[in-house]
Amino acid sequence: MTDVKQLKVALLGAGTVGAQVARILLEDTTELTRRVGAELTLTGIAVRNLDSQRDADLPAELFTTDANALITDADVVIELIGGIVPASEYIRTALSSGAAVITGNKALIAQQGAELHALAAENNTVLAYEAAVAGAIPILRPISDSLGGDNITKVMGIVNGTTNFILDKMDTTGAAFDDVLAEAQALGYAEADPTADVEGHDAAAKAAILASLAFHGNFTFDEVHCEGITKISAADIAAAAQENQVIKLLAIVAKSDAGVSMRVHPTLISRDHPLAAVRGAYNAVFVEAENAGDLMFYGQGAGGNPTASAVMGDLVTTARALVAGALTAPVEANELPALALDDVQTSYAVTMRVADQSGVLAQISSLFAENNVSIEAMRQTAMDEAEAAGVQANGDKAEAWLRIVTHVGREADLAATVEKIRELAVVKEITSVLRVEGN
Ligand SMILES: NC(=O)C1=CN([C@@H]2O[C@H](COP(=O)(O)OP(=O)(O)OC[C@H]3O[C@@H](n4cnc5c(N)ncnc54)[C@H](O)[C@@H]3O)[C@@H](O)[C@H]2O)C=CC1
Ligand SMILES: N[C@@H](CC=O)C(=O)O
Ligand code: NA
Repeated sequence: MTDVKQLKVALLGAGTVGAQVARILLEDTTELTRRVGAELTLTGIAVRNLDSQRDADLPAELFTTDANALITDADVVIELIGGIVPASEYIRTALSSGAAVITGNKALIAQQGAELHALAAENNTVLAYEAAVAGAIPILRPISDSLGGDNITKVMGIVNGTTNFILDKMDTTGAAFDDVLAEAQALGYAEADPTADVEGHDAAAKAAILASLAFHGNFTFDEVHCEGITKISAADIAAAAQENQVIKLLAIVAKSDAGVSMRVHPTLISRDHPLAAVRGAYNAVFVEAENAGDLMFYGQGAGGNPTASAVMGDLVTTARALVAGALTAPVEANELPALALDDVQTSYAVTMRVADQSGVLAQISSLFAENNVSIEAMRQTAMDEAEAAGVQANGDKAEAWLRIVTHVGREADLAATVEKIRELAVVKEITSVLRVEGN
């Protein structure tokens, strides 16, 4: 190739993902040059500590602690340090100077995405973040581009590898929560602060990004209803198994005439549902579109190499656009409101310890009816039988274990029903309330 243009690439961060991006850039330079039509030159890697151990063997001379010097000289800045500060400042500096930005930082995009997109448009440059949602899975570009002419109505999926890894191991090996979390951290799946994973914040950030792109609006992390997996017990998992179900942390965003609902919570699904087969740190995302129908995307949702693949895809696409001088025009967002959780339609599985006496079921079922919630299934199990199945129980023969699954109803009605049941003297304890999908 003659007269090959050179594009200067600055990398911020050399952790789990950054180190693999640097490795691929250095190993595959010749092939990338051919694919892009320009030479991608890694000009430097900004880190906090020059002496830290890296996951890849990278030339020492590339490392610097002066991120700003790298940014101001770059055509493309890849931000992989994570967090809000200083990542936000670095990205703003880069976009303001006209550099394209690629990031995997869902926390930042879910908080400041609209402003950062506006800044990119003002400076006639690009902001890309395929790595931010579902790791290696190509999901953001398919939603924005391939389905850009369709009308997406719902996106639902497993978008956090760490929690799927934990729930899967708890289900299949009976391992304890803390041990499996430590394993997920060692494998590079978890966020720097794994609270973001287990409390559902990471999935909620991804839900806001998916909703913004699928429904052409501007939605933020704090508009997503978020429940994590920290309250899921071994007993919940055993109870689910008894019903041929598994518990998965799902992100569900849906559009109706009224607006957009966005939620993340542990969810019961049948073992026959395709999402039940998503194991380990794998992710899967279902998309429902008016004309395309149902689509499913599946792949590795976390880890250094899979996430680096998504970053490299953005880099190649961005570099090609820079070479062609053909950046995508900014899109005007619509004004769809974010809906309150109360208006969501879902179904519940409620499990409780109740007095084993006559009239109990009648009292409980009448509360469901009064609150406009229809019962789909009800199962009462003697305490010793429940205990034998690994389900939470206390062995008290005067009590029974009761599980009620409802038909789909309004979240506010379901929640009100549960509160009323809690007040009944015959109900000793509500041991879990889980939403159910795909019944
Ligand atoms: N690990 C994964 O599976 C995935 C991570 N991501 C996202 O990619 C980003 C990076 O994630 P990881 O590589 O896993 O994190 P990491 O914690 O392994 O790496 C971040 C690196 O950035 C460095 N750093 C932090 N502040 C810095 C600063 N001010 N200047 C220079 N370096 C700084 C840290 O020392 C660390 O080495 C995050 O936004 C994360 O949410 C996205 C998808 C998957
Ligand atoms: N911590 C995240 C990493 C990828 O986004 C996860 O576990 O999915
Ligand atoms: Na992705």
